[in-house]
Amino acid sequence: MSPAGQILSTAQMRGAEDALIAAGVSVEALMQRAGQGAADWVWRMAGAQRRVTVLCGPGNNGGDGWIIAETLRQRGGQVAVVEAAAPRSAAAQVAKAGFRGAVVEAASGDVLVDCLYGTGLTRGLGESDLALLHGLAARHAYRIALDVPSGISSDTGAAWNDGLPDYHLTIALGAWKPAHGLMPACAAMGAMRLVEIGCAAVEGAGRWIARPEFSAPAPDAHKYRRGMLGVVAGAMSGAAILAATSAQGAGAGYVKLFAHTPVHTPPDLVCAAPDYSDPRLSALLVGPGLGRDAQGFFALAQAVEAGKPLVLDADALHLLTKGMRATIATPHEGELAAMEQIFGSGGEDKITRARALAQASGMVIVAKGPDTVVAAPDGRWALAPRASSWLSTAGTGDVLAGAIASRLASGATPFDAACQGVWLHGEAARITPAPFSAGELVKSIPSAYRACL
Ligand SMILES: NC(=O)C1=CN([C@@H]2O[C@H](COP(=O)(O)OP(=O)(O)OC[C@H]3O[C@@H](n4cnc5c(N)ncnc54)[C@H](O)[C@@H]3O)[C@@H](O)[C@H]2O)[C@@H](O)CC1
Ligand SMILES: [K+]
Repeated sequence: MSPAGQILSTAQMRGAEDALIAAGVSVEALMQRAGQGAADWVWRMAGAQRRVTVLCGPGNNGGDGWIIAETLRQRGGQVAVVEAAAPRSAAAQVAKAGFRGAVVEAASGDVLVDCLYGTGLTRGLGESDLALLHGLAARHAYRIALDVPSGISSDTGAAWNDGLPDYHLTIALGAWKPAHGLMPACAAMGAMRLVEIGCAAVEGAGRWIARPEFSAPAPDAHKYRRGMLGVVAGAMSGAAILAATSAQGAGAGYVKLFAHTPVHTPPDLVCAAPDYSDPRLSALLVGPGLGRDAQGFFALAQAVEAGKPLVLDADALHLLTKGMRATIATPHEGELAAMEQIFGSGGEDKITRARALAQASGMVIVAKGPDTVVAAPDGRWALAPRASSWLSTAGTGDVLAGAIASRLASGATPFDAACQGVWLHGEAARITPAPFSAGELVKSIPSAYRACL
């Protein structure tokens, strides 16, 4: 895996930095790389015309701040530092000693660079830190967070304090951190940029879900070879039809709706009574519109019994029992909690929860929401890039489940199928004019797919 897309916990980041130091790079040199790289981004925003205030805290995040300030000053920028606390580490002290500009008590200006705390924050900001941060945030129209906004947990994305400022830009240093993709932290980060400092790929790191690469069907392709997906319809067939339509656009060659009572479907969607004996059937999706009654449970049990690669969503996740085997599950928050009850897993943050549930259930877990996490039973995990908030409308989960099931039917491995489906869904939302309904969103799935060819 390329180190560029990796997402590192605080402990992994320290390990990556230690490896660089062991290879002969000094802490001061690393801080110079981080600070100067970040200064480039600040300079793009501020140039020589806009007044920049850098808020420096006691740790190495503050150390980076001193370097940013000096770099801007040397380029002719208007910059002042507010020193919240004296630097504690030797590297940060060296960085401060190198600053030749003005240190002020309080400042107003155009751009605030928040270097109060980074990944080293272990508890909430104290009263004076909080007052300083709030005051400066209010007096600067444009706010930049260095590495992570001060006051949030880098590993979990939780806010240690209420009412923290929001930012227009966040500059990640060395690697992305879980908070860059987790709520509530990521919602207040604005645009996000990464400054590389030379970290190598770290084993066990997460990654961002990136655009998949698909190819056109082989010249001798036929519908079955491209993957045949069965979507099980239940009490509310509209949801299953939506999922099936999504699946048709996401690559499967043949999508069939399985319903116990005939359902009116679009002309290109075949509806048949459930029959899972066809060996050409490469995957099944059950859950959207299934209902949570005995009939729903029967349909779920039948689908599980078929022994095919199986995607579970919505009602199926409430009806699930511990012994049932499936390949991928796509729970939203409420369904995630229900599954945790069933499998006895849990955790502090969404990544930990998804990974624990994946391990306990043996399924790839797509913990969906504004911060979607995909986790595999073997420990791999990935975060979705921030998706459109217009997705918060009924039926979009059916579109997601259909896209994931389609990729699974097409032959992708479960983890890849989940990531590919998440990407297609996010891209479809990006290109669909907002506000949109799930019916409008699903029409963009083929265009999203085209972007991967
Ligand atoms: N270690 C390295 O080699 C590099 C570190 N970098 C920077 O270093 C940062 C991490 O540095 P640190 O580990 O020093 O962490 P911070 O800069 O976040 O500062 C942590 C310091 O604040 C104290 N502290 C923690 N929570 C506090 C609270 N609520 N109130 C008051 N004090 C509190 C800690 O005891 C520690 O002294 C990264 O975010 C990044 O900006 C970069 O310069 C790249 C290189
Ligand atoms: K910060």
